[in-house]
Amino acid sequence: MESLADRAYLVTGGGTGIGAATALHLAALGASVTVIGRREEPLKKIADEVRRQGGDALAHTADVRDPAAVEAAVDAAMDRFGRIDGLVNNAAGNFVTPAEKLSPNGWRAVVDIVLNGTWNCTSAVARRMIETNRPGSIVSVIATYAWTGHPGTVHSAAAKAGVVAMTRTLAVEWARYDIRLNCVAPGPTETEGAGSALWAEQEDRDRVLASVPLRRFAGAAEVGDLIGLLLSDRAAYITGTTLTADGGQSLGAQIYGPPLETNGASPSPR
Ligand SMILES: CCCCCCCCC/C=C/C(=O)SCCNC(=O)CCNC(=O)[C@H](O)C(C)(C)COP(=O)(O)OP(=O)(O)OC[C@H]1O[C@@H](n2cnc3c(N)ncnc32)[C@H](O)[C@@H]1OP(=O)(O)O
Ligand SMILES: NC(=O)C1=CN([C@@H]2O[C@H](COP(=O)(O)OP(=O)(O)OC[C@H]3O[C@@H](n4cnc5c(N)ncnc54)[C@H](OP(=O)(O)O)[C@@H]3O)[C@@H](O)[C@H]2O)C=CC1
Repeated sequence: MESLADRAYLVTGGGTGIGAATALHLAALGASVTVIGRREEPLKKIADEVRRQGGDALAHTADVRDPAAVEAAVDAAMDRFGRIDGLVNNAAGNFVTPAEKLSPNGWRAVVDIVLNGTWNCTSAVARRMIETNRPGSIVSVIATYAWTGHPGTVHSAAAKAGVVAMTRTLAVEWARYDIRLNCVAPGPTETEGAGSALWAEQEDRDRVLASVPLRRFAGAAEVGDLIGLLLSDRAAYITGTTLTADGGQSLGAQIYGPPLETNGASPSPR
């Protein structure tokens, strides 16, 4: 595993779930991390955990929907670590609702966090990279329904698709600054946020599991590991792409052969 010593990264939504796992993974590789989110408590918990493990972390509260708050968070990270090598756009909001019942404000809340929030953070960080003449890597966490679509999550699917288009556009536009942009598309991942927003009932969990050929949820740590890979120099020639890690979910269920229920896989995340 490559060392990321001396590097400094920002992770939005870094206090919980995939973001927290990513922050801890980056810190374990020697990087400094700034974790950003609305609630102070989970951010402080992760920053304390990083410090307990001998790393350095900054917890900064900001709503990614607010460009001024994002600017302040990026300035605080620059002041503290003197450089920014990468950003993980991980903050998101989501809930399942029939599209015809979605209110204008419900649409706005999710699209603002996922699409506008990603732009606010991406543009603020890239400007610092360009000003300081440093290469960088930006990874956005999306979902496979950005291209398959998914009934019940029209706001999130539309916003994540926008993030894919933003990533591809900027990968070309900012290649001259050696700034790489990629996406990671995890399948259903065992986190508290997704658990309560998307599969609160056992029946929903069973339905989600039945849609995944590998028959298990992803673990937040294994997604964090893939994000770390795209941030690192091992991925120095990868830009404008999406790395899918969904246990085969977006390929669809099989029709022929033995029933998938008997494929023997363990349902626990790795
Ligand atoms: C199973 C398949 C998986 C299978 C698919 C598997 C792949 C999953 C891929 C993606 C997974 C994820 O993103 S998981 C990430 C999950 N994490 C989170 O969602 C954490 C953050 N969430 C939030 O902050 C909130 O949930 C969110 C609503 C988005 C934003 O909060 P705010 O405080 O800004 O907004 P609020 O004021 O509470 O609400 C704004 C409006 O949204 C409406 N609203 C809020 N919750 C609502 C709900 N459940 N149903 C209808 N409408 C809702 C409110 O009524 C408001 O509209 P009005 O009443 O009209 O004013
Ligand atoms: N879990 C899954 O199955 C899948 C998840 N994903 C994606 O992975 C990412 C992480 O999701 P997951 O870890 O499951 O969920 P979580 O709910 O744990 O993470 C979401 C994080 O975003 C933060 N956040 C939400 N809104 C804002 C905001 N306006 N400003 C700043 N921070 C905000 C939250 O903190 P706070 O509330 O304190 O602000 C929270 O830490 C998301 O992009 C999600 O769409 C993709 C596919 C599958």
